[in-house]
Amino acid sequence: KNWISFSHMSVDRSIFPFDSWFACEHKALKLSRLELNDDSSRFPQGIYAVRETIARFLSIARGVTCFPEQIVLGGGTQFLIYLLRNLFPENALYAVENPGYRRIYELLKMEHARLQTIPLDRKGISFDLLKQVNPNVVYVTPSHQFPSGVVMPISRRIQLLNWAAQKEDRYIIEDDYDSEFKYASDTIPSLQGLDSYDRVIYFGTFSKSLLPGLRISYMILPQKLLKKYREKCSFIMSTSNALGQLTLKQFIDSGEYRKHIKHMKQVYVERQKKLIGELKKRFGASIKMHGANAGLHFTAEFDTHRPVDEIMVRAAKEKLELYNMEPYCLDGPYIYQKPAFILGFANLSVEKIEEGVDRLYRAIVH
Ligand SMILES: Cc1ncc(COP(=O)(O)O)c(/C=N/[C@@H](CCC(=O)O)COc2ccccc2)c1O
Repeated sequence: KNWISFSHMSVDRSIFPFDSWFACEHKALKLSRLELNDDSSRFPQGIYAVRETIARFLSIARGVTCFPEQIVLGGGTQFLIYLLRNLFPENALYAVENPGYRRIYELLKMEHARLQTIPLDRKGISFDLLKQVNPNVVYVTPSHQFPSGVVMPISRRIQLLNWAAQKEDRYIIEDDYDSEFKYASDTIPSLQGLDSYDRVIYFGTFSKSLLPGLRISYMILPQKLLKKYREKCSFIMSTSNALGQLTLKQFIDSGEYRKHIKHMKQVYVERQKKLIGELKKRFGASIKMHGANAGLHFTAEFDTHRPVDEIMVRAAKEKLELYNMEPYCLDGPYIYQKPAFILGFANLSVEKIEEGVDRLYRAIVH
């Protein structure tokens, strides 16, 4: 039997519009012969015309207000965080959510940044604990907290923004990852769009809405940090390849991107509904699901005495690709009372859902 994947890290290539992508690439090559070989394409912040398109798209889709000059394109969120760190004082204190995105946590640790994790409550990062830790820079994923799936309500967003505005050297990194896929609540405006004190550094990526291999991510710097960036980092050349940037521009400008997101949403909503239905049918009251209001995964805790590691072994035997929460508990101890798993459906066709839940049942209950 073939593997079935509950992975939250892969995208379903079968729904990626390769034909229209290639048509945009062809058009980009034809139109942009100039940008491709003059040194503007190595421009540190990415090609200006591409940044114009992204700024326009973000103002409509996310209520983000920025000029193209404030956007820095890069080959991945981690590289941009690495660059950003050079704009803050060496001894700045960073805070990240726990459970949270290990790749940023490990990057900051590798850079010997002063680093503190902050637990979540049901509205996202705990505000009381944030005030206690009192960091200079706090990294949050408000659209669909990674990995728990909590959508940060407006009330918590306002609290964070007011907190950041109280002191000069406070910043919020808003990683708006997963913002394209909202199912329950209508789109909540980005922190960046609500921010009137220039305290939010907005991060976005095309890894989930297009392809992770594309490596086109971006950050939007508030004016003060943009000035510092230009003083300190303008010798660093762009890490995001020009052809990918120019193809992306065509893909967005032609309306293909908006069409693709709409199609992906329909496909994912159907899969998510079917998956949740099957899980409720099989596990009944012994499963508790969280974070299904958005994104391409949600989390589930199971009422079982079987330890996580044993479930992982049994899942592998069932050829079920399954991820638990352990890698995202950043400070070490497993912070879930019961075995908890990330259930992704981006790479799980509707036909395979019933069999997938069957295998999960055999891994956890049998
Ligand atoms: C919180 C968060 N912020 C940003 C990113 C994107 O980083 P970038 O690609 O460098 O811009 C990820 C990627 N998360 C990765 C999974 C989690 C992990 O890495 O363990 C990739 O996620 C997916 C990619 C495609 C389809 C579905 C999921 C992030 O989880």
